[in-house]
Order: sequence, then structure tokens, then C-alpha cells
Amino acid sequence: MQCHSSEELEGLVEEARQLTVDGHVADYIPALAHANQDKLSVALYYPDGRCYSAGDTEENFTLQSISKVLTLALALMDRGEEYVFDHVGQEPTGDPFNSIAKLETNKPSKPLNPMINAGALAITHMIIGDTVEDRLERLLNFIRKLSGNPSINYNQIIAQSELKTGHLNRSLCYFMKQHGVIDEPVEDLMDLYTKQCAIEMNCLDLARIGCVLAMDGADPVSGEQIIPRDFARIAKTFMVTCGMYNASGEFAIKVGIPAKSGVAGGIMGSLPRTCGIGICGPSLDDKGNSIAGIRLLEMMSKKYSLSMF
Ligand SMILES: NC(=O)CC[C@H](N)C(=O)O
Repeated sequence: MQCHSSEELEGLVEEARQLTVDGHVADYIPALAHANQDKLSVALYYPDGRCYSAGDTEENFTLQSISKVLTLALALMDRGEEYVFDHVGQEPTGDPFNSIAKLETNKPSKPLNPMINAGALAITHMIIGDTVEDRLERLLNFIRKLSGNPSINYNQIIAQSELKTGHLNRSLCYFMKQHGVIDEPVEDLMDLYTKQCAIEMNCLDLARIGCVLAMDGADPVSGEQIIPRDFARIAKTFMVTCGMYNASGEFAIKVGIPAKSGVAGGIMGSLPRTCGIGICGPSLDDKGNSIAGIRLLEMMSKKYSLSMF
């Protein structure tokens, strides 16, 4: 069954919103601590261009870890599948997203997948361009195209805040540099990565990107193949196995939609050949996923029979 009106979603948002009091906004990136914990928004984008939305849809949020799916697609387009997976693995870790543990125990030393911070940093390292600015501009243009929104940009305050305080990510970079996984100056990579994570949009933009991935990389309106089909498939597969960090297994059972979350509270859903979903609710559970966002997806999955399994 499909959704037929934004009013249908409104009721689900109000029910899920009650959970926001049970979570916390991320504050390890100081600028994220100012987010309003009760906000919740959702958009559902169908391939025929219909879009329904509810809640605080005008709120912008930063992509954070959701950006990892998009840099993966761009790195695959820049370098090809073989190169990418020579440097980054394909297996879930079961550890928190910023864990350094498996970097040391996994031999040869390479990050286990592109959705944990270590793997995402190695992927960002692969984006082609002469300078950090060129590489960022290529990524931004790619995301503008996917979202159909030419005004998308990054939030400078949030990028700066993470650049100043992201010493754990810096240590992942230094570890990988020692082992030859990356070879650029760590500060350049940190600069690009923090700007990538601070790319800002609303839930409607995010739902449209989810829909492009759902349609195997083709723009739902123009039909243009923005991401090669195989790379869109790889991105969605990682969303299933590692997209919700170390809660991915339970999420696959309860919701059954390929999805990627970020610590600003965003979740992008991408249900193959069906729809894209964009959600933002900054109050997070103990694994760093939007607490009300997950509940909302559970309710939507049941109501509209969205589980792919
Ligand atoms: N889980 C996340 O959203 C993490 C992204 C964040 N920028 C970090 O590297 O810590």
C-alpha cells in the first residue's frame, strides 16, 4: 500500500515524537549540541515525483554519516570497484562507528567497511581533485544533482566545530597513514571530511536522494543515470549491512529498509524500486541513531508494508 497524503504521515510523526524525550542530542561535536531535541520531520518521495511530508520539514540538518553513502558512490565512480575494495573492506564490524579497535586487529590493516569512520575517511581520501576545495565542489555538485537542489551547501560552523574537536578521527587518519591506507596530509583529509559531514539539507532533499538510489541510480524525474546501477546497488547493500551502525541487524528485522543514519539525527531510507525516505530527529538512542526516527520508520514499514524481506 502506498501513502496518499501528508496528513497520513502527520499522525505517525506526532506519535513517534513522544520518544524524543528518551534520547539525547549528540554533543561530542559541540555545535550539534544546540539542536532542538523535540524536532521530527519526514518526507517520502515516490519515483513518479509525488512527495509527501510531515513534521518540522523546514528544518535543515547536517548529513554527518549519511554523507558516507554518497562519497562511496563518488569514489566508486572516480576509482572503480576494484581499487576501492582493495583499500576498504565489505564487512560489518559490530563496533561503534568511531571505534579504532579493528583497525589494529584486522590484517592487512584496512578499515572493515565504508560506513564506519575509518572506512569513510579512507573513501573520502579517494575523491579526485587537485585541492580540497576542488574535491569538495565535486562532491557538492554531485549531491546537488542527486537532490535536485542547486543551493545545497555545507554548514561552516558545524564543520569548524568538528575540525577543532575531532581528535579521534584524526587518530584514525594517522593510524591509516602509518599503514599506507592514506597518503595525503591528515589535516587536508580532516578538512574535507568535516565539510562533507556538515553538508546541510532538509528531509525533502534527503528523500529525493534516497529515491535516486532506490531507482538504481537514475534520476526519478529526468531518467538520467546519475550513479551507475552497480554502484547504487553496492551503496544500498552497505546500507542494509552497516547503515545503522551496530544496530543494523535489529533494524533490518524491525524495519527492512536499506537506510543510513547520521549523528545529527538524519536517516535516509532507500527502498529498491519503491521510494526514498528522508527523516530528521536529532534526539539519538545509545547507538547514535535517531530514536524517534527509528520508531517512525517501524510504523511506516508496518503501515505501508515496506519491508523488503
Ligand atoms: N555517526 C556519524 O554521523 C559520525 C559523523 C561525524 N562527523 C563523525 O565523524 O564523528
